[in-house]
Amino acid sequence: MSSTAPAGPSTSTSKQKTKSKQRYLKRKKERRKHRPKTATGNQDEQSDTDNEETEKKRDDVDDTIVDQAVEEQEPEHVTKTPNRPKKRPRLDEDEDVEMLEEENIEADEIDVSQEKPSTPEVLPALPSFPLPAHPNAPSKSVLALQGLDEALLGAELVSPSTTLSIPLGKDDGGTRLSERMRKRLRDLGITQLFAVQTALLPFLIPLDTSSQLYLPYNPPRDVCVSAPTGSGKTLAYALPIIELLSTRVITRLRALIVLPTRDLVSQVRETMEALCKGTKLKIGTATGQHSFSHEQSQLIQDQTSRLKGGSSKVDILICTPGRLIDHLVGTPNFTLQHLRFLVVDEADRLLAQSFQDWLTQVLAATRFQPQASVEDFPIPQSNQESCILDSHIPDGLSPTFLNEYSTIPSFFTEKKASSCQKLLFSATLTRDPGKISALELRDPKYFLVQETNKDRLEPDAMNVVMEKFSMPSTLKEHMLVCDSSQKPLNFFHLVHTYHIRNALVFTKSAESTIRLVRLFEFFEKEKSGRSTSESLVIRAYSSDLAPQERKMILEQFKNQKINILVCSDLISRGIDISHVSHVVSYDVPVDMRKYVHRVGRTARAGREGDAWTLVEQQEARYFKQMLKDSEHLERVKRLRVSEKDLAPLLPLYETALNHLKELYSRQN
Ligand SMILES: Nc1ncnc2c1ncn2[C@@H]1O[C@H](COP(=O)(O)OP(=O)(O)OP(=O)(O)O)[C@@H](O)[C@H]1O
Repeated sequence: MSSTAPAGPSTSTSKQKTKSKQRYLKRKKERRKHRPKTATGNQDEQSDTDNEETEKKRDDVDDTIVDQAVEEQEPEHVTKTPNRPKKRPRLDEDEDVEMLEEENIEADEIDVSQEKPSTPEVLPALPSFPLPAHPNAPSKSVLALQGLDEALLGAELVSPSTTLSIPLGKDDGGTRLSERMRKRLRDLGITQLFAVQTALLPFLIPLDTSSQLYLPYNPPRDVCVSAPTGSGKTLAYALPIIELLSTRVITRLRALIVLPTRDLVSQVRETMEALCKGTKLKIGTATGQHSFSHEQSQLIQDQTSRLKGGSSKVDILICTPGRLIDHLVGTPNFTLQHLRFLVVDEADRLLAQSFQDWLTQVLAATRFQPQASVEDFPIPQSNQESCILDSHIPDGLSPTFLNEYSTIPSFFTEKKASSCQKLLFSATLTRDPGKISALELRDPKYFLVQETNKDRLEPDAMNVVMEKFSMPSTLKEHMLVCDSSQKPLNFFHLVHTYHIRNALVFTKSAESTIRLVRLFEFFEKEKSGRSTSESLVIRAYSSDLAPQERKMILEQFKNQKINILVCSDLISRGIDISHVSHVVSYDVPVDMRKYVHRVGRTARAGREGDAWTLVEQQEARYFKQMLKDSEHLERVKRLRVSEKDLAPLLPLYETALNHLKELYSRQN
């Protein structure tokens, strides 16, 4: 080491016993001298020694602290400026306080010794308390779980790849399906159960299906199901309903299936009818498509008497909520007291629909209401003369209601629960605890069809809670970001490059639908005029069309007489058209739920399918964020189309645009 090397702490210690330190030691000595002695006598001698030793040790520590502090504060070469507050190096909390005391003493003393009254007094630095900090915010997932139904956390997870083969013969192969039903399914080309069905059938169909229609002492648990689009949810409820109701003797309204649109009602009716073939079960619908009196005559057997137990021509009613309320309020002998099943399909959509507070009314109708009198039900004018006023006869009451009518008090009269089992289904099940609680679910059991992520610590229900919806594995998703003025051209390019023949195209409004259809028709006309290729058939499907016209267009699309069907979100939910190979979101969907249902019109029942979203440049950020929030961004691949790709179609497109402009200017 050279002599110029800085002196280490051990060598400099003695030098650093500066004036202030000496003063400190002196004061400390005095403090010790004046400290009162508390301990007395022999016994206390030891403790005195102890005290002294402890005191000594403390002083040694004090000395070290002071030494260190002095060392840090008063390096040899720095002249001390007494009144300037210094930036102190960080010490332990105790050291910090001690040092401050020392600093104050020193400052006072030096001030006096220097006697410079003209110097403005600078207050010593305040103790540096830690800055206020926010408490650790709860994670998004913790927040999402708050107030959530416990049942959702204990949901049963079903892997989407689970299947169960449907055997013929005596052995049901664990499907719980009767021989008749298994044969029927085979006839319809269904040879195995899909994941959601493998879970639901054993839960809903008991081993012995007899005497399962009334369960007043052992009421069934309600069920909530979240499963991807096209995964077979309809059969998951249709099969148990038919199997259980097939044992009935008298026709009563025992199953009510509520759906959001007329189109879905007809679709589910078709499925139900196909499965009920060979049973005595009768199916009815109520959608408002026919006159009210026509519907009444289809649903009610006896409209002339007032029957407390009601009268029904159908075992299963499939309906929209609006028309259901109409019948509940205005159809004599229409009762829900015998319900064994209440299905709410597309549950999140229906629960968001507050039409006439339909859910509260339906739930109330399944329970006994003492104030409700059959006289409240109007008897149609035409039937009034022949009407028999037999309101005292508790005819055909359900056992639960019969109990309430009993006039003989008995110790043995037990309260009977309603046997109605609620079944909720959706590909985007609601996470809203408020909405779920409105359903008054009884000990609900959740089934979630989704892949397990073993790396995740969060509960499986988290996907539902955080709206991370499960998608069909056979679906390929793409997005194409383009300039808004080039969007139609990009769409035409995709249609012709990928030879699309069966596509559903979603737009944001009926007006947008019509404009796109017209432009495409002009484009196709130009194209076929210049080449030998056959032009594609494109049609609009909107709520503006009459019901009959809509039905016809849907049929033509199903029969592939129409290649491209353009619509708004009217048929984005539930519609099942197996051959749809492509779904195009011509306008971006407004939220993730809409996206899930739109793209779910393809890649159904294990088939392959493609979904494209055309995104205008200014929408790209929003759209990507929406996908990111649902942890879905990486599944949507970017599709790139260059100017060069579009160039061959550009002249046709420009001509088509001119035709459209002419058409609109003529109309205005
Ligand atoms: N086990 C099965 N084997 C073969 N096909 C089936 C089976 N179960 C259902 N399908 C068919 O799968 C298609 C989709 O079924 P379904 O309409 O019930 O789907 P979903 O889950 O209700 O879809 P979404 O959520 O879009 O309404 C239908 O064509 C149906 O006939």
